[in-house]
Amino acid sequence: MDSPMVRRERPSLEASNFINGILGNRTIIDSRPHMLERNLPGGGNWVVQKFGGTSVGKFPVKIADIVLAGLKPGHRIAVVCSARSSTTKSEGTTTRLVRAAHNVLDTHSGEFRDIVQTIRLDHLQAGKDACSVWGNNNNDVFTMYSQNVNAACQNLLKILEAARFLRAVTDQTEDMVISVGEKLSCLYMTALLQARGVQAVYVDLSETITFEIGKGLDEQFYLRLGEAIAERVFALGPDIVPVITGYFGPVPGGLLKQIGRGYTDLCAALTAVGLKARELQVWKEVDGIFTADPRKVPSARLLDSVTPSEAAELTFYGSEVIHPFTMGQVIKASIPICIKNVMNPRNQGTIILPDPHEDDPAIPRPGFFRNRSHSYGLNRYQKQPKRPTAVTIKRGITVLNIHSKKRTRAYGFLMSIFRILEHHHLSVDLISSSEVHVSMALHSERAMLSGHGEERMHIESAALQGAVDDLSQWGDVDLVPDMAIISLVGRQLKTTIGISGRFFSTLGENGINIEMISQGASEINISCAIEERDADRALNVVHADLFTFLE
Ligand SMILES: Nc1ncnc2c1ncn2[C@@H]1O[C@H](COP(=O)(O)OP(=O)(O)O)[C@@H](O)[C@H]1O
Ligand SMILES: N[C@@H](CC(=O)OP(=O)(O)O)C(=O)O
Repeated sequence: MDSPMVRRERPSLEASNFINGILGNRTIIDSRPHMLERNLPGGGNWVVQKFGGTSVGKFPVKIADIVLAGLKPGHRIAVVCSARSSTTKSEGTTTRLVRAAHNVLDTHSGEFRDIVQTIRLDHLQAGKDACSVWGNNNNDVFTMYSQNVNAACQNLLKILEAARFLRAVTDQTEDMVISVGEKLSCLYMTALLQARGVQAVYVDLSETITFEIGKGLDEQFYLRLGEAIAERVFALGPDIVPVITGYFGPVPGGLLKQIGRGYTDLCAALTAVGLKARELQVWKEVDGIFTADPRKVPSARLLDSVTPSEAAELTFYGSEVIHPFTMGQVIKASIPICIKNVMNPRNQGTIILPDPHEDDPAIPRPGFFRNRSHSYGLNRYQKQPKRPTAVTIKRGITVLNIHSKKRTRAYGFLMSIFRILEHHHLSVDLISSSEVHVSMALHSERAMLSGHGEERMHIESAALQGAVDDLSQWGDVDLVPDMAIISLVGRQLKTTIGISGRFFSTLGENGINIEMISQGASEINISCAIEERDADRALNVVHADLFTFLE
């Protein structure tokens, strides 16, 4: 990025405080010329609001209030929703759909039909409740909604029956099945907004990718997709609130495998870039990004802002606040991302913005040789309080150790190990190695995609067993299950001398055993593997010790 284009100030300025009350006292001042002279179809000045599945499931009325509050003259709102979850994501529509897709191959079970029926009735009931809240004038809205829900579920059953007949669930099939979650959710939110008098229009993106996908899901693909989404939205004309499916179409290799759960964040990001939005708002059930998971650490503090790389590290290592792929496109387009709480919309939330210091041309860029961690930061950052940004935990980790049998240099050692792990869909979260010994913290991607409970454990252990069998040719293999990764994340870590020592000694002093350590690959992350049963305690002691001591 050439220069920090967005800065935050208080008190607010009239011109830019675009949804007073909802945004609280945060003000986005955007000095880019194109921001002031927007000449986009439909009037421009867009804000993209993305709502997660549990928010749609639990707080639909609050969502409608938030959308309504954003609809001020000259401002446009685009809504992006993911599939409804009435309790938690692991019990939500997407998880059920993935289960249905896997179930069709089990010829002794017709569970997938029950799943479709449950999803259908669930959405019909939710729609009925929502429309009735605003009186009897909404019969037409509900009739149309229920017809659409029934048609979508009928189509879903056809896809699943066809897959059962063919005895194959391809990536394409899985994509088509999960797409129904976002379709139903957006039909629901469209009906609800219409019942509230909003000119909402349902926008199904499942057939938006009509262009050639050149070299896979690269920069070019995302840019073209963003433009295609924007074209669809602009075609709706002025004053319409598009309600866009967070599912954006089948992709080579399958959406879940290529992007993973949480893909609707990415869709919202692409929509924001395509529309040249002034802000992307990601609405959740938490006030923003905290110094630690607020549900586990009562003293955790809300962070005013984090950098895109901090947000990505935090998400990857367990604080699933925003999908890590979301940041790249949006930040490159200088669009701020704001994480906010549907239950507490007046709270200003957390804004994700690049660190202006990191964009300072006076700071030598790493280039081929990375700067020594402390070499430029100390003076420049002296005035900022020195502490990590957040501490996070990733559970469900297995540490795998391989002690090589070979006593000669084996150049292919690591390559072969990674190939075997890839074959078994095991991804490496941390690694530490010597020439003859490798320790890796792993989780099973396939198990993660497949939901929860026994099914997940079964897939996970099958993948691990397969990998251990294949790896045995390279050496003695042992597994340490039930582990967690605890990570300290922060842009200031690289300039805070002694922070690693403090992190590890805090764990040690509290009797928390460290199984393996990884530091250095990312300058803003120090991680280690500990026993999962110590996870909550570790979070709390690290938070208590490290988030105040250097102020
Ligand atoms: N550092 C963190 N800051 C905020 N939330 C965090 C953090 N670490 C973990 N979390 C958890 O991430 C979740 C994200 O919010 P939520 O809206 O509930 O998720 P989802 O959109 O997946 O349903 C919360 O349950 C929160 O407890
Ligand atoms: N519905 C999808 C996509 C998604 O983005 O979900 P959420 O926004 O609720 O994290 C999933 O469950 O993965």
